[in-house]
Amino acid sequence: MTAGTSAAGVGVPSVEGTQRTRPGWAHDGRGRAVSAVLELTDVHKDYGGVAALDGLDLRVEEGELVALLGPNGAGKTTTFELLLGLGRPTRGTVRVLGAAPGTHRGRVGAMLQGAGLPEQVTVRELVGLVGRAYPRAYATDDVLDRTRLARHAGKVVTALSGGERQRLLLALALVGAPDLLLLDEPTAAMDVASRRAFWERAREAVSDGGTLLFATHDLTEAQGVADRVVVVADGRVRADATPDDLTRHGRDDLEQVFLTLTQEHSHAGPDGEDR
Ligand SMILES: Nc1ncnc2c1ncn2[C@@H]1O[C@H](COP(=O)(O)OP(=O)(O)OP(=O)(O)O)[C@@H](O)[C@H]1O
Repeated sequence: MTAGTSAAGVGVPSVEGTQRTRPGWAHDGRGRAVSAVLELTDVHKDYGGVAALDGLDLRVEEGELVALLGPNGAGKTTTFELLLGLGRPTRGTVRVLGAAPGTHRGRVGAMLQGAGLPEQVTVRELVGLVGRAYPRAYATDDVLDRTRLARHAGKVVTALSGGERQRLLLALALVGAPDLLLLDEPTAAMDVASRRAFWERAREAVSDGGTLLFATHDLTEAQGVADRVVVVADGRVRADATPDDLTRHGRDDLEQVFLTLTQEHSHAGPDGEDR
């Protein structure tokens, strides 16, 4: 399926000559790959005496939108770092798009917490510059339109508000037409309307077979956006289910389910302070 053709109805920018299907992978009857887009198997990551990940297992298939939930220090950012090849597991295996992390950089778009940006370039210059680093990139103006940044295109990065800056980070993650989008707490600084618009953009971007893994502390956001919610605490998966199954079809409150699953594993005491 060509991203440009399939995207026409949902307004995703066109990109010529690209295929979402992956040669050499098993495909189902509709030409979709059935191999995992990402897979972590019994992954451990130690930092000195701290076990950031302690036997984490996670598999995400093509086209899935998966939310990673967990208390502070659960291991979410560490998971993203390993998936991006920014660190290596102490033990266990990590595969992304069928290969070692970092092998297919051009097919993975990411937004990391606290990502730095050059300050004195304009929004348009930066999106164009990053796009040129990818083998198949969307047109800069298309990406600016889709992330509602067109009217800020001539501003330098330092002139952006917090929410606009977040949208710029999303634009940079999207411009390379990624098959896999990894977003670590992408909406943390956004107001309600910006969050809603952000998720519309992100969902559009993966609507033609792309895959999305995102971390959030906002349970409503996880419930509204994700097909599947993975709850992590102390470096392990504590639950992995659809939002509907986790809440027993709405009979339970997701916040209470989350607290029950994570409380005994949280680094924070009842008052929210680190122990
Ligand atoms: N470079 C590092 N050196 C030492 N410890 C680290 C390092 N990176 C992470 N850790 C520790 O690993 C654990 C997991 O951290 P991580 O950042 O993955 O958690 P998180 O789930 O993303 O948390 P948050 O929700 O607060 O962002 C924490 O205890 C953290 O202090």
